[in-house]
Amino acid sequence: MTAAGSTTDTDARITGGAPGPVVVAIDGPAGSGKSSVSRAVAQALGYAYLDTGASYRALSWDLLMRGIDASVAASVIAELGAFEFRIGIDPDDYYVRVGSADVTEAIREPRVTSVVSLVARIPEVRAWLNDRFRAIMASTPFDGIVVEGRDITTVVAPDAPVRILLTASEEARMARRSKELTSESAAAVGEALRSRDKADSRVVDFMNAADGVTTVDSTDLDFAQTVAAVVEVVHSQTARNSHGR
Ligand SMILES: Nc1ncnc2c1ncn2[C@@H]1O[C@H](COP(=O)(O)OP(=O)(O)O)[C@@H](O)[C@H]1O
Ligand SMILES: Nc1ccn([C@@H]2O[C@H](COP(=O)(O)OP(=O)(O)O)[C@@H](O)[C@H]2O)c(=O)n1
Repeated sequence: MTAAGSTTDTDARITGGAPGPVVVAIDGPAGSGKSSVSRAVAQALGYAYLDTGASYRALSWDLLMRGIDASVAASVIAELGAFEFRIGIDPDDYYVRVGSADVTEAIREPRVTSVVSLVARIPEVRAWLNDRFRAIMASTPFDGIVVEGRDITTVVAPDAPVRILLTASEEARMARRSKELTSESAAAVGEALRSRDKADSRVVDFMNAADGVTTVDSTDLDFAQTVAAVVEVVHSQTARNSHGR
C-alpha cells in the first residue's frame, strides 16, 4: 500500500461500523505460542492469519543476502523501496517470499533471528510495515483475520474488537523453543530468546497487557487447551461487542 487514503479506509474497517473483517490482535514474547496458536485459531474460526514477525524476518533475510549492515538505520531505510515481500494469509497455505525466493524456512534460521531486533527498532521500518499490515487486514476476503506480533494490540490495531496478550513463563517458552531448534544447545536458545525479548521490549511493551487487552497465560496449558482458550476469548469478546452496539 502506498496511498495515505488506503490507510484511512483500513482504519474505518478496523474500528468497526463499516463492514470489514473481524480483527483478532495477539501480542506476546518470543516462544509464547503466538504463531502456532494464532494459525490454529484462524483455522478453527475460518479466518485469515497474519504473521507480522515474518515480515521483519523477511526484511532481515533480504539485508543479509545483499550484505547490508542492519545496524545502520539509513542503509536499512534506503533498502525498503527495493524490498518486495509476499506473505500467505490463508492459514492452510502459509508462505513467505522475497522477490522470487521462497524464504518460509530460511527466515527462521538463527542468523536471521540474531539481526531482526536491529531492524525492528527503526521507526521508519515499523511505519512502512504497519502500512502494509493494515492494507492486508482491510483487503482480506476472509470474515476475520488473526494478526500476531508485538505491537498489534497497541499500535497496528488498537481498536480491534478482540485483543489478547499471549504469555507463558520464561522457562516454558525456552523449553518450547529448544525442542524446535535441536541443532542448538538449550542454553544458547535460552540466551538468544532472553536477549531478543530484552532488545524488543525497549521498542514496544509486549510483556504487560494494555488497557482492554485480555491475557491468556499458556504456561500450564497444552497446545490444544491454549487454542481453545483463545477461541473462547474471541467468542466472548465478539458477542459482547455485538450486544453493545
Ligand atoms: N501451550 C503450548 N504448550 C506446548 N507447546 C506449545 C504451546 N503453545 C505453543 N507451543 C509450541 O511452542 C513452540 C513455539 O511456539 P511459536 O508459535 O513459534 O511461538 P511464538 O510465535 O510466540 O514465538 C512451537 O513449537 C509450538 O508448537
Ligand atoms: N509486530 C512485530 C512483530 C515482530 N517484531 C520483530 O520481529 C522479530 C521476529 O518476530 P517473530 O514473531 O517471528 O518472533 P518469534 O517470537 O516467533 O520468535 C521480533 O523479535 C521483533 O524484533 C516486531 O518488532 N513487531
